[in-house]
Amino acid sequence: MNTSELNKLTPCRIIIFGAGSVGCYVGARLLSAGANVTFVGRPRMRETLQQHPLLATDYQGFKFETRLQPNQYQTDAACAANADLVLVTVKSAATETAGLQLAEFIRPGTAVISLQNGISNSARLEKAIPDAQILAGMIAFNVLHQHPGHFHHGTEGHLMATRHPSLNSALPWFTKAGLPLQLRDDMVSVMWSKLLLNLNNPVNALSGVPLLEQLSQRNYRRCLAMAQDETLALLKAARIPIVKLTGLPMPLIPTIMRLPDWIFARLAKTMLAIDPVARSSMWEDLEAGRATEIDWINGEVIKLAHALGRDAPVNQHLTRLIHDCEQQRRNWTADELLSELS
Ligand SMILES: NC(=O)C1=CN([C@@H]2O[C@H](COP(=O)(O)OP(=O)(O)OC[C@H]3O[C@@H](n4cnc5c(N)ncnc54)[C@H](OP(=O)(O)O)[C@@H]3O)[C@@H](O)[C@H]2O)C=CC1
Ligand SMILES: CC(C)(CO)C(=O)C(=O)O
Repeated sequence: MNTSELNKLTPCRIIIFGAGSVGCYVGARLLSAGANVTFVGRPRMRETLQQHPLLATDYQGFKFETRLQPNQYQTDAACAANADLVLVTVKSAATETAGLQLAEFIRPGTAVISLQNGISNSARLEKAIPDAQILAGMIAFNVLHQHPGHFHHGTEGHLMATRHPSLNSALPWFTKAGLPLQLRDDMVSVMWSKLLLNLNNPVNALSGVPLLEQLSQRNYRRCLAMAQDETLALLKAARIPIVKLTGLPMPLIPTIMRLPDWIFARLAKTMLAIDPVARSSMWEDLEAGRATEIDWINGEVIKLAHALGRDAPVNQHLTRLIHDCEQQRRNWTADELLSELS
């Protein structure tokens, strides 16, 4: 897109529904491009953003800081009545409630992208808001709420959504924001491929250490590889193709995970950009004492296994460990976790 095209952007009112880590980061990037963005979220996040500037940074040196006007952060869905595009960024357990709140106000045909992990969120939104144009989306990178009001994008990866004409006016804003929205016709494959990466979320959350430190330990990677192997076999049986989302070739990921640390470190250097502070969103949930998304991540693998008349023992085991941790926090060393799952 050249400068004169960027100067002629069609106005587009964008609502971020569920403005936490992902929502505040994506919204801040869009604001940096001059887009019309309203955040909807909890009173405590509004207070944080009244006391602190909204700051978005990324691992490649991007930095944007702004002070939100009081009306730019709302705590109910009424502003969705004027939206041209809604980005839903609540955790999976909150999807139905978010959908029902939006359904009260949203105009028929409004584009709504589920920018969430898991497989079923867009279908669940469709049930709650049948009049809207619900589109599956994907955020393939990590965002950490690092300090009050400061949201940091710590790993490589893109934003993606189902190709649809209702996104035409919004697309250039994402491009201008430096966060292009990749349009795809294969979002089922994209979502399952992202889920293969998210199988690291419980391993990371159980480890209690940042992603880079966790992934640098072979026995944690072996735990992840076990969950991924089980999932890849089920996806093959269900004839769901997977697609490449990072520098790593997806079908080889479990093999790469099992490599000795020194070879993995060399390969990862060129294929996997992660900064030292990044952590999984599941770790953030455990840390905050919230229910995690385990039932919408590993739980989807268990559902797929059952639909095929099979079992998914590794994913089932990880799910149980995370539910135990939701009740009582505990950190697992790499050796402990590997022997527990083996
Ligand atoms: N963080 C990350 O690095 C990544 C996250 N994702 C996915 O993106 C999605 C969002 O994750 P993340 O941003 O980390 O989640 P957060 O919990 O940080 O943000 C969601 C926010 O929405 C709020 N919320 C929930 N329901 C409502 C509601 N009805 N009205 C207003 N606010 C509401 C939550 O408040 P409360 O907690 O009080 O309910 C919370 O503040 C998840 O599916 C996650 O898996 C994907 C890639 C990376
Ligand atoms: C980007 C990634 C995989 C980081 O773990 C994520 O999706 C998450 O934290 O939920």
